[in-house]
Amino acid sequence: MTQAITDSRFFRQECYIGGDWRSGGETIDVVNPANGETIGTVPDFGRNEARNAIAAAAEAFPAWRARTAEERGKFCRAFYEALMDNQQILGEILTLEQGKPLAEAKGEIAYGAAFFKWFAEEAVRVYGDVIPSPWTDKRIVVTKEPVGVVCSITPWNFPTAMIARKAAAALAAGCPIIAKPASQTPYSALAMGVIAEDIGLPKGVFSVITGEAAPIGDEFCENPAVKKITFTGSTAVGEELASRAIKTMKRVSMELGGNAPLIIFDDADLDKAVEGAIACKYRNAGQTCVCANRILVQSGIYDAFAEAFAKRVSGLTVGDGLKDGVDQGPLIEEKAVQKVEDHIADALSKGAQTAAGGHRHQLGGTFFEPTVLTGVTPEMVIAKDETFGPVAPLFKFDTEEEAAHMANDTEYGLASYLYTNDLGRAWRMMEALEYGMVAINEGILSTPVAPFGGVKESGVGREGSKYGLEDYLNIKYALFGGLGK
Ligand SMILES: NC(=O)C1=CN([C@@H]2O[C@H](COP(=O)(O)OP(=O)(O)OC[C@H]3O[C@@H](n4cnc5c(N)ncnc54)[C@H](OP(=O)(O)O)[C@@H]3O)[C@@H](O)[C@H]2O)C=CC1
Ligand SMILES: O=C(O)CCCC(=O)O
Repeated sequence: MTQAITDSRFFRQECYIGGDWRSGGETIDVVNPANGETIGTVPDFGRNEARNAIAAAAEAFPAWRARTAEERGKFCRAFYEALMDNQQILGEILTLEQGKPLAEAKGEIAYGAAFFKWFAEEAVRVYGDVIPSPWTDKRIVVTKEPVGVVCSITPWNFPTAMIARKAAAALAAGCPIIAKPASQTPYSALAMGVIAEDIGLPKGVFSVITGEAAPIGDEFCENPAVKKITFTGSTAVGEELASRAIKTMKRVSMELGGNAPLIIFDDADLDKAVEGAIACKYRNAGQTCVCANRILVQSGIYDAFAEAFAKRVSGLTVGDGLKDGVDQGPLIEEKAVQKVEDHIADALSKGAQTAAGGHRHQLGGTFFEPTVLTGVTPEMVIAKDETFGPVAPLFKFDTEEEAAHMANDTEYGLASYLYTNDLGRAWRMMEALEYGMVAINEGILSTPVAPFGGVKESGVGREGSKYGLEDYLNIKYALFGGLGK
């Protein structure tokens, strides 16, 4: 099957810069996490090539912004259709390099495509304002303009969707964008370069550059032609990029780490809570910044939930994501498995128990058993650190106040979830949770039509929705004076 995927025209081992496919020099190996085999290589480009991509984007900007919003929307719509028309092969490329089950990978292609559809429709709704004037002979008008050249840096866990939700908004707003994907998963990004070429996006409007992160990031942050940096990834790298980008007052959007609580109250529907927790925790093997990192369960339902949840988790099938019937693929790399093992060992040494899994999977490599830990307490490392793996730690609480306190006891503030049938409690908790997103009686909250983003050290900015477009626009205030006769 691998051969058929790598023979596809969407599988490119060159970069798409300024409308040309470029290669040469050193290369980076890309590995299939399901078997450790090298899939292929991509260019190990650096500052020079990043500078070329930025120059091409800057050259393309005036004509791109000058197009009507409807024209730019048509390109976004064409991007959406091309992604959906090729969902199967794009999903296969994604699974091959990232590991997630093919059904999830195809779901990600549809999710990413939906951002292009949404922003195709939003492009024509970038309204300004007329502000009532305090003067009889002057008028105040507010218009919105594209910020300019955008550089994006994205992680390996959602190789298509993370680029899509940045690129769709940028293109709709009138900004050219350069995508630097994670080195572990460049092929999904390069496939988007093939689509950009197929749909006839003007040269330089959408480029993809692969290579060593630090020099490319340096050029993105320091080049004065770049007006915005948009990043999804670890908090450490995000903070570093933001602090450097601000030196030239670039706009930044930072979608960083999370430590999501999923809170289950005594009055919750047990079956729905179990299903929601499975979807929330084990999607992409727990390698998602909005995955439940801590499951807080009220004491009256704790044992019943733990038993039903552990039983369901034990039934999940682990394997190569390209095989049928697989629920959970491998972790991205050995370092990720070690982090999972460290979190489990620390919890067990401090009194937690294993209710399901707990070990490397018999398949070897980076496969890990879907795991449930009970008796977990706030002193354990897993309570503070993002595990980014298939481990569900179950904490116990008694009161609503205690749940809110435990949930907020973290420097992160991205996603949070709660299960209750008490409407008053749902509303009080929604207000009490210091998070950018709260899902009530649902385990998945992502959609292009809603604002995705965090507070505290989970970042700044929003992606998707009408708010996501604002992040790519500057406000201009115009005062029209001299109107008196
Ligand atoms: N919010 C989220 O969705 C994500 C959170 N994480 C969290 O981060 C942890 C580590 O994951 P990891 O993949 O290492 O995340 P990183 O933040 O290191 O990587 C994300 C992206 O940033 C790039 N990058 C890394 N260092 C620099 C730099 N100095 N300058 C510019 N770009 C840089 C990477 O490129 P390259 O691949 O070439 O190194 C990649 O494209 C995870 O365990 C998880 O906790 C990780 C991924 C996504
Ligand atoms: O940053 C991430 O981990 C990706 C979130 C996926 C989503 O949009 O739900």
